[in-house]
Amino acid sequence: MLNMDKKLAKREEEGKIIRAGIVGAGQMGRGMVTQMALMKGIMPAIVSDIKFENVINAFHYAGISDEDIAVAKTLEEANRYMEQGKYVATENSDLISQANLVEVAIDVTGVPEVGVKIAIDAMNNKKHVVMMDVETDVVIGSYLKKLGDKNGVIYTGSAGDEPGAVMELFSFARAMGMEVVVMGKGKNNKLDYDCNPDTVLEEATRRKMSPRMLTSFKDGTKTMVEMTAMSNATGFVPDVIGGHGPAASPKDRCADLNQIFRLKKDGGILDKHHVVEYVNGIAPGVFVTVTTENEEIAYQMGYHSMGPGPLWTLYRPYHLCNLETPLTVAKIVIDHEPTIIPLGGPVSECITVAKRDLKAGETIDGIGGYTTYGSIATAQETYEKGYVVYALVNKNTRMKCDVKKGTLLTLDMVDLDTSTQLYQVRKEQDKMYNNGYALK
Ligand SMILES: NC(=O)C1=CN([C@@H]2O[C@H](COP(=O)(O)OP(=O)(O)OC[C@H]3O[C@@H](n4cnc5c(N)ncnc54)[C@H](O)[C@@H]3O)[C@@H](O)[C@H]2O)C=CC1
Ligand SMILES: N[C@@H](CC=O)C(=O)O
Repeated sequence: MLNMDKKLAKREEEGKIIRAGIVGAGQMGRGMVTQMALMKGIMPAIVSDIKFENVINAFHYAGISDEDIAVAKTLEEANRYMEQGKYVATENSDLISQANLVEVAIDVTGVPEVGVKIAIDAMNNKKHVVMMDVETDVVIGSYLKKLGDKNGVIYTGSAGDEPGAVMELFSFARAMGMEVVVMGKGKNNKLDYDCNPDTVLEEATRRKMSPRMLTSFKDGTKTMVEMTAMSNATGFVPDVIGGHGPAASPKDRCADLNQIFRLKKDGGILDKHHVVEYVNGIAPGVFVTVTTENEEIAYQMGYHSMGPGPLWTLYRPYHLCNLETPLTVAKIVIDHEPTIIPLGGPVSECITVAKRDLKAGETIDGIGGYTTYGSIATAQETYEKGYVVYALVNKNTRMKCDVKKGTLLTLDMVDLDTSTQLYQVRKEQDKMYNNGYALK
């Protein structure tokens, strides 16, 4: 993001304010609105939420007064108010994809069945798209990237959340000619595979967050989703299904990771390198572990206090999630560059695990719910075994047989809801890459 402060200040001076449209003013959306309102050269010009009061609260938290906020119900109103320089509040997310002055649409709902529509409509209307909703990205990101290319706009994941934050380190290391062998993130929210929105309710209320979202963090789903996004953007894969999830000490994290991420034959935990991982004890940071075959560089790394090698870890001790997302918006409009995008077809998939024993005939639920959680597997093993791509599981999904807690669900075990746009787009994506995944 070098020089982005100057570039944004210049846009402000020239009156070329970047107008962003935001869908979802929940915990992340509202912080994003505030951060963007405080920045130069960019504004949260139109914000939508099905809970309308969330939009008004978001503008108020940002210090925007009622006289500068206009409520739009129609596209004509949204266009008119935006031309007047108002902050536009709406319940109708279609206006974000359609309003003339929106340059970049940001999905911050975390709901794949919502994200698919926002992204497709916005790009078909020649808006760039930032998918903070990484849950959507990992199921149809390859399709969306191609749709962006077709429309001459940029589709990208967001800076600030772990996948975008670690891509900065990945790109930094590779630009210097280093070999990255592991990329990953610290595990926030201690793992609790059995949790559900009821068991986390007190904590979620205290932390002012959605119980479903917190459930998806604690049961590991979000971490698996994030590793899948990293994998799809780099070609790195999980070493084993679900990753190893080792622990490192907060104090000696880099030194610990330099040992842990050796190959098994060298005393570490890994069967191979070029993998994605998560680590307990080092949150909220992200890291890449690098190596070199060159003895002089190995000596120089030691001299620069990075340790004796042959592995060294570059660690970023923070990721500011939503607060960094506006930088992705700026990077798209000013530098015409994405933050994190799938390389091509999926490299890994987020797959479905039974959270408890499930019975034939019962309906189950998806992300952040009561009956399932996500894991990560390579795309190849997902298609070979027929593992169920997690975001396709919704509350209309029915079990066709009994399974035990911990089972990796396969397509023959469930009746998926085939009526959703998400399901249909995912089928299109599988066709694009001819990967043999057997959706009906
Ligand atoms: N909460 C956190 O700590 C973090 C969340 N994220 C990601 O940010 C995204 C949002 O997460 P949160 O803000 O925590 O969720 P949230 O549940 O607090 O907010 C989502 C908002 O989207 C709104 N929404 C749902 N459907 C909609 C629709 N059709 N049209 C308009 N608005 C709609 C909801 O009413 C809600 O206000 C997710 O993708 C999540 O993974 C990323 C990093 C950290
Ligand atoms: N990445 C977090 C959740 C927020 O994004 C986690 O690992 O729990």
